[in-house]
Amino acid sequence: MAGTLPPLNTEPVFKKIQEYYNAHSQELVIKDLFVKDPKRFLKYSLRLSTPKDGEILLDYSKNRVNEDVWPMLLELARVRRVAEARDAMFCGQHINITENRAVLHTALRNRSLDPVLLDNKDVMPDVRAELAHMKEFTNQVISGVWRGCTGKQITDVVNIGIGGSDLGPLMVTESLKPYGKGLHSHFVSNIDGTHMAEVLKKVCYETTLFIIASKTFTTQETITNATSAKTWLLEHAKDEEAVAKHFVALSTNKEKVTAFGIDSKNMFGFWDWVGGRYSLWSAIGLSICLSIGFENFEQLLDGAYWMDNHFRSAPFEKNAPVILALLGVWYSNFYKAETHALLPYDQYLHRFAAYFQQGDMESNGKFVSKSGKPVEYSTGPIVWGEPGTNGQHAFYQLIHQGTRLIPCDFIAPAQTHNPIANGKHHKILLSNFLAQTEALMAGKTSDQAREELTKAGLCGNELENILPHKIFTGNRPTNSIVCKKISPFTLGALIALYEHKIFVQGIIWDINSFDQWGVELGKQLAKAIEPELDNCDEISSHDSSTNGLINFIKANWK
Ligand SMILES: O=P(O)(O)OC[C@H]1O[C@@](O)(CO)[C@@H](O)[C@@H]1O
Repeated sequence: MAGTLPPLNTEPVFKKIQEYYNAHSQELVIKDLFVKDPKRFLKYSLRLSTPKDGEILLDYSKNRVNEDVWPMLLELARVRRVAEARDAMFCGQHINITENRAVLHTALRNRSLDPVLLDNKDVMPDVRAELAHMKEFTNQVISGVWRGCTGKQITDVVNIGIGGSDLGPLMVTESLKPYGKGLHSHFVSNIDGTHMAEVLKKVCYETTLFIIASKTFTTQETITNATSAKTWLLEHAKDEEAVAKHFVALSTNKEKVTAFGIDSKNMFGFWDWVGGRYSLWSAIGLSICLSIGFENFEQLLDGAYWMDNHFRSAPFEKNAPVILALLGVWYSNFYKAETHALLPYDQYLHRFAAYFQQGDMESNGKFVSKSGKPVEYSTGPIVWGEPGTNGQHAFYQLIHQGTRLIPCDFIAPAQTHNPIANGKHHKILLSNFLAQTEALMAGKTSDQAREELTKAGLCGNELENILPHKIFTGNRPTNSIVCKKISPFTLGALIALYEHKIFVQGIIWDINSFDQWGVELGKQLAKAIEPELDNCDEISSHDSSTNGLINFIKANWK
């Protein structure tokens, strides 16, 4: 498939940036950049005013960029035709070229009356109809109008799905727990029977609603888990009619849903132009609605829509997704950073990094460009992270004093939902949030460490021996994102911010961010191995390692 862009590393502006990097990267010491320019924070930060949820601050001043390289990076976005690609996505062009599909998760949160045309047909009537169906059902369940097979109200919702049919609903439900309406949410994704077994221990069949979430409705883990849940229900209810009261499906595949035994009126649909990892805004978000209520789900959509408009209208130098994307390209393609850490200082956001592991790595973990040729430069980073302050006691040692450059995004709300101990906890949390980016930037020089050790009473060899271990090189880049509070709106905006960052990077790297062929080979080989585990016969059909593993497992079955 012909790509429309030349290889990234052949772009003249890329070469200019490379030359600048080669000549000056050692001079880009963030601490010194702040000394040189007292207005640095003002120049390299963005404050976005939301309609009702306060401002969102993006502080990107603690990065290794200056007035020489930053304009070249912005030029790179222009040269790679990011604006044109963005517009192509929003207006329904089939930009997912290997599946010949549009990418229109943004239509799911289009809160205007404007049409969104896909192949000359406005998709918005269907989108709105599905939202109305979700709203009606959500209100019926939460109000108790919807009853189980014995006439009891639903108290527990079990979302059965994996990947984009799990990670988004789980992350959002966890992040917005303070907005919960009282139903207990459970998520089963892993084929490991433990996942389902542990949830079934906690719920009662009479008051449990199972949501089978699967875009394709063919994912083996999900269908197997759904079948086990259905068997469990029927063992208790002893009546096929119970399925209609305790199972609903979220999918694009009506035929498979019906074949599973779910009535199509209990199906919430979406479309192939919604990527799995971009689907929480669709019917896949039903478990979110049942957790926080439909009005709060609409607030989530509003926040994402607001960020969409920012992304579509702001000039690149004031465009948050573009800024984050360019900084990521700068560290990936020039500093050769391999990973990117997402560090939310908010316990409710504990699944935020996990969500964007799929969002980013399944989108941009590609080695072939749109032209079909292997790329000659790095593409998607390894994304990871844990909430602060827990990460500080786990892996910050490496971030501060390791040999690798790890760009980090720190995220924090100014206000907590739980101001216990008169706000003391949140004050300590924020102190750490603020101190970490300062420490990573400033570091600690040998002289500073020496002074501290001397003050502590060390001298001579004792001091000289420990001194090298107490030095912090600093100059470790971070972004800080601060919002007033984690609300449905601000969370929606935050998620869309990162979705669009990922999109921009994919365009710059000229890769297709919207397919995921890389997940197929493992599934294929698992299908071949599965029947080999049906008996105790010795296996020799694979390489000696796989044969050895299979035969060891079989030998340890009893
Ligand atoms: O929603 P579904 O069709 O069950 O797919 C689940 C997940 O499986 C994949 O790995 C694709 O096979 C992810 O892209 C997707 O989110």
